[in-house]
Amino acid sequence: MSSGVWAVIPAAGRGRRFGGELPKQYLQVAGAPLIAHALDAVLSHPAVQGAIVVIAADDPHWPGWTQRAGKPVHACIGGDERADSVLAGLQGLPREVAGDAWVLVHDAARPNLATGDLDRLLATALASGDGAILAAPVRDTLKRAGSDGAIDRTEPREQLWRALTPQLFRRDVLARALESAAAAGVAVTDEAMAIERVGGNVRLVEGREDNIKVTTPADLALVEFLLSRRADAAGAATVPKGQLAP
Ligand SMILES: Nc1ccn([C@@H]2O[C@H](COP(=O)(O)OP(=O)(O)OP(=O)(O)O)[C@@H](O)[C@H]2O)c(=O)n1
Ligand SMILES: C[C@](O)(CO)[C@H](O)COP(=O)(O)O
Repeated sequence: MSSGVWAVIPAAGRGRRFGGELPKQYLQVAGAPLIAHALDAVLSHPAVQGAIVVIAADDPHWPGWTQRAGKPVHACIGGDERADSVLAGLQGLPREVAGDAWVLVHDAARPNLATGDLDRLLATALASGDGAILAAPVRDTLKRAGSDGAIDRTEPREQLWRALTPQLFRRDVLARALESAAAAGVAVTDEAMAIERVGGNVRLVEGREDNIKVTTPADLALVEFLLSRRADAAGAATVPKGQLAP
């Protein structure tokens, strides 16, 4: 029976808000497609045993990876909505992955996940037994728009957080919650919403604000900078002391 954590990587989106022909998860940034950065960020963690990538039925761009970072990579077909794709990924995990195994869901469009954040997410869930998500406290003042496009009112921002990914839950608990939401016709935009809906407890783990989801072209320049800086830092770290990087 598999005891490690498995990753479900939803990557079946069309990138409509981003635009362009190539789905954003395949855009090359800092020498690799966004999906590769996201996949490697989770697979490089010692607690993560493997991943299943959820792709669109007609996706001609999927490279067909069967392993990365020395770990198994599976693939399956997603659905019309992100929640459908996540459920397909849970159902497509290898048979040996137990029903009570911890599974993390991480967007292919979030390439800049920090190892330390993943460490703390895993530690929080394993210590509490509850599901947990990375999230960032809201730092801006929030306005609710009126029907005329002007400000209707300012929303109190205390206790408000922006949900990020990964989101970590036990496989069967999450699958049942997603199936319940779908059966009720409730559109859930993240895994935690499905769990909340059925009364589950979900811990908030503060994550880095630079764990951004590439959604529009404006996000790309920032992600390019972040990933290039990360690659430089990794390169510098592998140069023996006293020598200059090539
Ligand atoms: N039916 C879907 C929709 C989205 N996703 C994935 O969920 C993640 C977050 O979704 P989002 O940023 O909304 O991506 P898209 O749906 O591609 O973007 P858009 O809504 O602009 O089309 C992405 O990695 C995307 O590939 C998915 O697996 N299946
Ligand atoms: C899951 C998520 O990334 C958490 O913020 C977000 O809900 C995805 O939303 P999207 O519209 O599917 O990108």
